[in-house]
Amino acid sequence: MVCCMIKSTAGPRVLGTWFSFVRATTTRQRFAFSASCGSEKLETEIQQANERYAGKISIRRASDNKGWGLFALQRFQKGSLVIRANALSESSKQDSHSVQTSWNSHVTMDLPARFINHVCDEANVGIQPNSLGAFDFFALREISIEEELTWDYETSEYEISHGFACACGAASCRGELQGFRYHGPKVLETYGVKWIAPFLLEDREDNDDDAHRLVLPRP
Ligand SMILES: C[S@@+](CC[C@H](N)C(=O)[O-])C[C@H]1O[C@@H](n2cnc3c(N)ncnc32)[C@H](O)[C@@H]1O
Repeated sequence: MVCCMIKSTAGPRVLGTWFSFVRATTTRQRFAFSASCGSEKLETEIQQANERYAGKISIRRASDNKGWGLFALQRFQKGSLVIRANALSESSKQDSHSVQTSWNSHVTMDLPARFINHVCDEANVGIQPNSLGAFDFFALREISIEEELTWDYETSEYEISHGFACACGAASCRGELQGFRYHGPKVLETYGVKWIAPFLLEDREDNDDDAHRLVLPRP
């Protein structure tokens, strides 16, 4: 009806412009709608994780533009289990929020674990593989109330393809994260074999990676 009226009072050029406007507006609305659905889904996931870990851990905005981070709401003693993560999905490809669990698998963990930020030194949580296809996170030392939970990503990632400029602020900050392949000796020295993803301590199946063999601990 609107189109008919336009057609009768305006030429085909005006009609074309009208259709382009309608198409663009619809596309914009569709995009805005799906973006808001995505953020709503995340907000719900954050809220549910905060409820599950009420009194223990809180997901909040971290400092220095690091995005979300996890903060302790209670004291954790050295050696205690802080988070048991679940694998939500698995892929042969890495992304900014995946964690490497074997030479060929990168897992997306559930919240809150997925939001633990990285530090290059003195991480307060360390990983152990668990039966859920992800990792358990244990306190490497006593963690105080309000302290941010931090983990060293190079204890699980062999080669980091989505590197970021690290803002951990440690005196020995490695700058751009690259992975265990490049910083293995330093990471091993800092945390010890117990806190390194086990597959990183095994020889590679394809057996052609001398760089990796050099960082393997000697028996
Ligand atoms: C697994 S996510 C951690 C959660 C993330 N902060 C978020 O808001 O989604 C990893 C991403 O967090 C950010 N990040 C984690 N640790 C960081 C650090 N030490 N310095 C700067 N950015 C960091 C980087 O953008 C990185 O790609």
